[in-house]
Amino acid sequence: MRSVSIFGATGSVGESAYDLLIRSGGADRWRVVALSGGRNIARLAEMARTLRAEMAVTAHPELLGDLAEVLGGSDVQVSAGADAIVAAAGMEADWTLSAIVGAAGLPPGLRVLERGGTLALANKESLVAAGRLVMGTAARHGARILPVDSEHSAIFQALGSDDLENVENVTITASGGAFRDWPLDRLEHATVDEASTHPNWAMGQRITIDSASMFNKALEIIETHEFFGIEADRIRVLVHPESIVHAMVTHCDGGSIAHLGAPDMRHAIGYALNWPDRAALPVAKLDLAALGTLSFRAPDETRWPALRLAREVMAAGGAAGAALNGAKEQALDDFLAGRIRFTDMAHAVEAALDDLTGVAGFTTSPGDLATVLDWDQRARQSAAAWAARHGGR
Ligand SMILES: NC(=O)C1=CN([C@@H]2O[C@H](COP(=O)(O)OP(=O)(O)OC[C@H]3O[C@@H](n4cnc5c(N)ncnc54)[C@H](OP(=O)(O)O)[C@@H]3O)[C@@H](O)[C@H]2O)C=CC1
Ligand SMILES: CC(=O)[C@@H](O)[C@H](O)COP(=O)(O)O
Ligand SMILES: [Mn+2]
Repeated sequence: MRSVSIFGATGSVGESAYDLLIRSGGADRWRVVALSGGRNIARLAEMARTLRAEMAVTAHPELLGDLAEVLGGSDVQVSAGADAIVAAAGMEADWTLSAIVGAAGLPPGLRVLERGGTLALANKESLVAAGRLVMGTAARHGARILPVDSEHSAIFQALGSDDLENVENVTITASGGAFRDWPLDRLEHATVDEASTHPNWAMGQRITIDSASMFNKALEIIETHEFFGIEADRIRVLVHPESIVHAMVTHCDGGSIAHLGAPDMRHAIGYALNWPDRAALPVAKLDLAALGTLSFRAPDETRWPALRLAREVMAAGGAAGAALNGAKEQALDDFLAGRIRFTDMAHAVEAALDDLTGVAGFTTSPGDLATVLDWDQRARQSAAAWAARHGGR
């Protein structure tokens, strides 16, 4: 029986993974080692009971009593807190899904790699904040990372066993998010509700807003660079409103291999779960005749300054990825709390990067988790300070 763990089980990606496990035999087919969640205790408990998980962990120590109560009478062990999540990640499992949102996903992901496990990685923030550390840890411990972000799963599938040397460039697509066609002067007045609607994908609120600001694609450019080891100038972004083509690999001979599929994360998760085999998945098959037209256009960096920031961060290297991610998470918190406007998020992130550029150590890639988290904190403070100065305008 294969054993699996899911970190971030109660989220959008976690729910998709749960659905795949249930549809493919549930507890009779899979030995579920650990499931983690945050505030959604009722759902975490329900999943743990149904899948007969060995361990259920909430990120919030004050909710441990609630979790223990709901799981009373079951064999599921319970624990709580960030350290407990890392401890659960240290429990042997054949396959572990990293689907916590934000930099909080980094420590458990690293723990899986340190035990030489297979990490199916949805948490792109890990690679943005700590690409060198994550990839180095995997290499040192003989661990495997399988990409789950849809574009990166698509590149992985399109590449197959091809040699990167023969690849001229890779293209990741962007839907353009909620404000793709809004007049530019309306953007600054965009509300949280308006930014929280995605044209094609059903996802958690944070990544949905990141899609609207294009910070999601900014993170994904860096994720591509760190995971595949492709130079920044060989990574392209194409706006593709239909979200059917997820990525494309263009070879030196002029041929391009694109990956197409319905916008449903169960494909990328299921691909990673079954890798290196393929299995039937409950995903709608494409009907290109019915779709008729697929459209593409170049991204506009005036509308989406996040794309420029990603390029600057890759050029800077060192701790710039950790700073970008930390500042972006803080700016998103500030937007969600109504402290800054939608368009201010990019200003706050840029200000944080400017503040930290030139600080001793910034040009060095963080070699350990503590250093990553230190730059993450500094960037959050800097972005928060920008919001305090400029918010409420
Ligand atoms: N959603 C998607 O389709 C895609 C997502 N991704 C990436 O996957 C990750 C998850 O995204 P998504 O599923 O949308 O996110 P959600 O917000 O839907 O879910 C996040 C999960 O993480 C838990 N969580 C939140 N904060 C913490 C914390 N501080 N510590 C531990 N656990 C926490 C939540 O618990 P609870 O809800 O119980 O509070 C929930 O289980 C992100 O990195 C995202 O960028 C990548 C590609 C596609
Ligand atoms: C499903 C997935 O991988 C998301 O990251 C998706 O790419 C978001 O859509 P955008 O193209 O709008 O960023
Ligand atoms: Mn993606």
